[in-house]
Amino acid sequence: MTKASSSLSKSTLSKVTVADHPLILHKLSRMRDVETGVKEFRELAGEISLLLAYEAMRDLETAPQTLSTPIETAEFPMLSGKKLALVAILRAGLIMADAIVQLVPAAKVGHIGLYRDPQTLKPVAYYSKLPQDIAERRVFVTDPMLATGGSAVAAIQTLKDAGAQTIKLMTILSVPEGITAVHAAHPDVEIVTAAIDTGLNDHGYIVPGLGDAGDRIYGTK
Ligand SMILES: O=P(O)(O)OC[C@H]1O[C@H](OP(=O)(O)OP(=O)(O)O)[C@H](O)[C@@H]1O
Ligand SMILES: O=c1cc[nH]c(=O)[nH]1
Ligand SMILES: [Mg+2]
Repeated sequence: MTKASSSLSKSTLSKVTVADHPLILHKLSRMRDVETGVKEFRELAGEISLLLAYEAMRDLETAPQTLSTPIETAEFPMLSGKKLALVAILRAGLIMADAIVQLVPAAKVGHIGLYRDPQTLKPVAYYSKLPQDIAERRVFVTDPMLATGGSAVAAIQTLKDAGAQTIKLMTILSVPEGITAVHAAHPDVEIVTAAIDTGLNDHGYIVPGLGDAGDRIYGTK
């Protein structure tokens, strides 16, 4: 357990998976580096998203299906169970959903537009477009940054109001404050993250963090 995650309760930690694979950690360190430019930052965010999806989707159901290889006919596992939906929290979550949809091309993709007011740090909603059958799908919410947790809590509430029942949150960087806020509001939601950082600075930025993910992905600062 890291110093940061030791502040989380046992029940909260039971809902969090830290995918601290060496490949993910190396790529995340490259993302943190202030010298890393837009092109590489985007590529790294996409690559980490694929690796996080490997972990987040570990418990997808499979069922045996009869198939013939060139050698013989036998039963082989194929994905079964609920269909999938990826829901990106705009803007930054888009880069993650765009990468993950390569792995699960039949997934439907929803978008929830939220930005964090820089003064109050509260999320401001500006857009929502979700698959109509979201209630029947396993939903993976993507956002690289879980800071105060306000944006994730609001996005998950939007999904629940639309009928979603099975929701996982995928983030690249988290802090105990955000994890605690999500768990308090939505104790059923599992979180898969690459790292749990120390905390937040006075402006609500993750420390040590990687800066403003949206700005670094889209080059807007
Ligand atoms: O946990 P919170 O304190 O709510 O902060 C995290 C949110 O902040 C960032 O979005 P931002 O508001 O910068 O919008 P953007 O993606 O459009 O840049 C980030 O992508 C999260 O959505
Ligand atoms: O550190 C942070 C916190 C919120 N949003 C970001 O993009 N970065
Ligand atoms: Mg931003």
